[in-house]
Amino acid sequence: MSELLKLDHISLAYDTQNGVVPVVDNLSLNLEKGHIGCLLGASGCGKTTVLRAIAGFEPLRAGSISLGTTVLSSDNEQVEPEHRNVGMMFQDYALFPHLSVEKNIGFGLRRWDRQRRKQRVDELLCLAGLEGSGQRYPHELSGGQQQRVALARALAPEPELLLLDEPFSNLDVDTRERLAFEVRDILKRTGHTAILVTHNQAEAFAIADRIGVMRNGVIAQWDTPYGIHHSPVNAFVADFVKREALMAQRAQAYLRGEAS
Ligand SMILES: Nc1ncnc2c1ncn2[C@@H]1O[C@H](COP(=O)(O)OP(=O)(O)OP(=O)(O)O)[C@@H](O)[C@H]1O
Repeated sequence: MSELLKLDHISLAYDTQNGVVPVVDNLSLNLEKGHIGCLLGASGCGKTTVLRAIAGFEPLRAGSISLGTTVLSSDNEQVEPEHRNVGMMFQDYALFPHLSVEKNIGFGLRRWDRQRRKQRVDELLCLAGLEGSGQRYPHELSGGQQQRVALARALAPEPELLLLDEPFSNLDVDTRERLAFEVRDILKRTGHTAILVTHNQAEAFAIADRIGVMRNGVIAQWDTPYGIHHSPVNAFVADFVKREALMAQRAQAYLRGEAS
């Protein structure tokens, strides 16, 4: 497989009333075509800022971002978000409430001819397990179904890269885990490349081929889930993995009424 997304020593910062606040420092990663990468880390470590930079909403202070052979962002290049061929899916679904499922999915295909658009929408309804739901409205669907509509809408124009920002965090725990596996299955079946950000380790391990454990704007380790789990590169990654596993165990025990 070949490399699709390349973040090469990128730095990001925000201009605030108190001056420039650095957020991401000298971060690099490579993601192969067809792979799902995940940025995993505590709130505020800079995950969403990296995603926004890939989408073209944040300028780089240093480094470059390329997709295939195209440089998207660098010192002298800044491709507009709408020309990046990148799809996005957010935690709040962002579906249009007044449009049917079919129209939501076909929203980005308005320039396609009617027959091709209908064919693509039908294909996506089927892929997302929503056959027969095309005429329904978002409020008539469960959270998990709404999120599958959002995924279908993001995939409709066949983006080269899909960005998922905490896509499951508004769902209950069971739906969240099931949907993470379903989304992985859909992306693998269609061969899409994606980057997901989350602070939830179970989600990251359920969906990703590569995980980047982040801390204070830096990737501490970019590796396979197996590598992160079995060969953490430093004490921070080891503690992070252990702490989350311990918290999950405690939560399970609490739910079973075994702990206070
Ligand atoms: N528009 C902004 N202006 C100034 N600072 C910002 C802005 N957006 C984010 N930040 C700061 O940048 C840092 C990184 O934010 P970011 O949203 O990337 O973190 P995150 O890891 O995605 O967190 P979360 O999991 O809570 O979404 C935080 O300290 C945040 O307060």
